[in-house]
This record gives sequence, structure tokens and C-alpha cells, in this order.
Amino acid sequence: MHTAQKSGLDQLPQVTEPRNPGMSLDMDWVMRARANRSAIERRAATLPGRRSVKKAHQAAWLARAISCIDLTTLAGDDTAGRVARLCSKARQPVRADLLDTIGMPGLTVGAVCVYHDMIAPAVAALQGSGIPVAAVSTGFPAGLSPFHLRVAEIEESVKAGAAEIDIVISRRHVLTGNWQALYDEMRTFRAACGEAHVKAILATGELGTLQNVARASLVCMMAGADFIKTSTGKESVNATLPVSLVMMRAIRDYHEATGFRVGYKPAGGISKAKDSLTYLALVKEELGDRWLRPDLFRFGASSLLGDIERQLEHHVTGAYSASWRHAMG
Ligand SMILES: O=C[C@H](O)COP(=O)(O)O
Repeated sequence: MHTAQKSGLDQLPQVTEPRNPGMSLDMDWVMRARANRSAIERRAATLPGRRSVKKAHQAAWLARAISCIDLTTLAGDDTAGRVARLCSKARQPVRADLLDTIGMPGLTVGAVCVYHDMIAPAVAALQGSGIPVAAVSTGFPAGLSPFHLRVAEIEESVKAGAAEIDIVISRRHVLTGNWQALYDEMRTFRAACGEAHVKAILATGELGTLQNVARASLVCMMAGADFIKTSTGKESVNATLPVSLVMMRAIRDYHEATGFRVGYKPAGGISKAKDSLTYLALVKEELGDRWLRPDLFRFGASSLLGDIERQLEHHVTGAYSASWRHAMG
């Protein structure tokens, strides 16, 4: 039997999901959304210690994690050369012989995520690979530039070849409870994206409460987000398990009520293979197997791939290599 089947993971043929069209803003639903912090934190605390993925199946789960990575570089000193190197890594994330051994030849990451000016080199370097380029947008990371420029930035990035746009929401709309303003903003961003898929970055570390996270998640989905994403990677607190529980449950509620599946992207500070397994197990438990695919789940991460590669190498060869051998860009 194939490694992936034995592991409890299904194979990865393309599945096409109808895009979330959004709906009108339902304020009753938004205000009903609550988050019981102590219950959520208790549940989150039990997750990392659990052996939800058996050792023999880890290679298949780690390979799945790779397929869901938005391989990211968002640094002020990014260059076309660094992005090109990152894109070769995206095309072949792990040594070919390791992938053959675990029965996953041709595995790639989910997308490459860059700033606007790096879209062109990324598109050129990924040509023919089928790997989409995602661009952070709308005045990332703070989202405080003039609104018309934020909208224009989306349009420019789509024109430059980005197939996915990671927008940042205005945190102040959440902090002041101005849900209509958040909805209108997100609606406009979604429209500017056109065919490109839009990920709504909530910057959860700046939203104050888990209840705000639950409400902002719902409002962004109502406004047509294809994905909701935790963080920019630049806040002082980025992806966490409690926040992930709240956002996944909002996604589940939205699916139950509307029939549309919205994707989930934890981002920022996820750098260890074992953490990626915890997240995948949580997705499986909270949302189900359908979400364990790159069209509905991504890790936003700049250094996770290096650790997963080391763990896979260890799995296959029994030895760890030095981390410098797994440079990203
Ligand atoms: O969206 C992706 C994040 O910016 C990456 O954060 P990271 O560098 O902590 O992995």
C-alpha cells in the first residue's frame, strides 16, 4: 500500500472547490459569535503533546505539510536572485531520492509568497511548474496606506501575475467594532482581486480578544474571503493554536450555514516539523480531511521547509544533516 494511504491521508488529485462568493453582512450572526477563552486554551494546551500521527506515517504527513506551504520571503533585502533560489526550492522542496523513497515524486510546495516587486522574478522562475505566486498586499503589514492605493496595489499585483493575494485588514475596524467598515473593505479587496484568490490576514495578535478573532473571521468570509489567515509574521504574536481553533470553528460554522468551504492559513513563527504535524492533526479534527489539501490549507512560513526536510532525511536515512544544508534562498 502507498505511504500516503497507510498514513490515513488520501491521495492528492486536484479537487475543484467552488469559490466562496460571500453573502450580505449578517450582524445577528456576527454578534452571536463568542469564544470561551479558558475552554479554548485548555483544548489547545492538550494538542502538542499528543501523538496524533504515528511515527511510521510521519513521512506522508510531512510530505503533505510541504504541499501546503506558502514558501515565503518578505524581507526588505529580497532580490530577484534570492527569489529565484527560493523558487527552485519550491519546485523541488526535498532531495529527489528522498521523495522517491517515500513515494511522492514531483512533490512541490503550495505557493511562493512575496512582496509586489518580487512577483515578476517569481513568476519567471516558476514558469511551467504550476506553482502559483502569492503577493502580500494592501500596505502589508500594517495596512495603513490610503485606501485607494491599497486597492490599486491589488490590481497591480494581479496584473503582474500573482494568482493569490494576501491582504491585511484594517485592525481598527475590529477594535472599534465597525463590522460594516470591515465588510465593505473586504468586499472591495475581493472585487479588486478578480480571478485571483484572496487571503484575508486578520493579524490576530493585534485584535485584542478571541471573540474579535471569531467575529472578524466571519465578517471576512461573509465578504468573500477565499482563505482567512492569522498573521503577517510581523506582529509580536503570530499564529497560535487557540487562535487557530477559533478561526477553524468559524470556518466550520460558515461551511455548515452556507455550504462554502473557506481555506485556513496559519502564518508566522511556524518553523518546526512537529508543529506542522500538530496543525495538520488539528485541521483533520476540527474541519475534516477535505481541508488537508493545498486548496484549503496553507502554512505561511519562511523556515518550516528546512526543518521538514531534515526530518524527512532522518526518516529515510536514519541520520540528521546539518541545518545549513537546507538553506531556503
Ligand atoms: O506569511 C508568512 C509569514 O510572513 C512567514 O513568517 P515566518 O518568517 O515567521 O515563517
